Amino acid sequence: MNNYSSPSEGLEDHDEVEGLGMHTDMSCVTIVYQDEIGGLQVRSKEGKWMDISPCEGTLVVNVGDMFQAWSNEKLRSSEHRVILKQPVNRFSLAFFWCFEDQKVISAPDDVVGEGNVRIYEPFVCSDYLKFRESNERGRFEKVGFTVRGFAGIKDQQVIKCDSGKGIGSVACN
Ligand SMILES: O=C(O)CCC(=O)C(=O)O
Ligand SMILES: [Fe+2]
Repeated sequence: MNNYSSPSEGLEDHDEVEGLGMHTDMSCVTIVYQDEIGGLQVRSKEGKWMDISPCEGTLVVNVGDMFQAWSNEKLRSSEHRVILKQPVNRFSLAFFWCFEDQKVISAPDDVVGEGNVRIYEPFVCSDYLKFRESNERGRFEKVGFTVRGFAGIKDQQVIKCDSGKGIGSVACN
């Protein structure tokens, strides 16, 4: 349960306060209930913040880092934050579903797909949680503390495909 206390009284119209900074969830999947105050935002691939408006009887389902790795990035861990715009308390409830601690996350060959590059080394779930939780920055700051930073196969280069059909990724060696 998250309780965001009311931002200061002097809040003017259109003022915004960050209740929870941009982050991705470490989980596989997160299910979020937010009250009617709203404020949850998700960042598009292009970097645009979009409101997830509260809707009665509706829950938000977030893809987390573990699912991103397991799906070999077929699914993207959502970058999200909470913005407070009104001088009132806000409540939310987040359920983080993870694999068991000792489970190894490794995208199945069928998920990676023939001819595609495997983006992540297999890793133990609890090791990733420790990596993120072992310091304050790892919990809510992305730079250097993403699942890519933890388990991404390092010796990959992004190259332009010869066919000119777009950007492809190849593993060196
Ligand atoms: O309060 C919310 O709506 C979202 C909370 C959240 O993103 C989190 O606890 O990881
Ligand atoms: Fe979150």
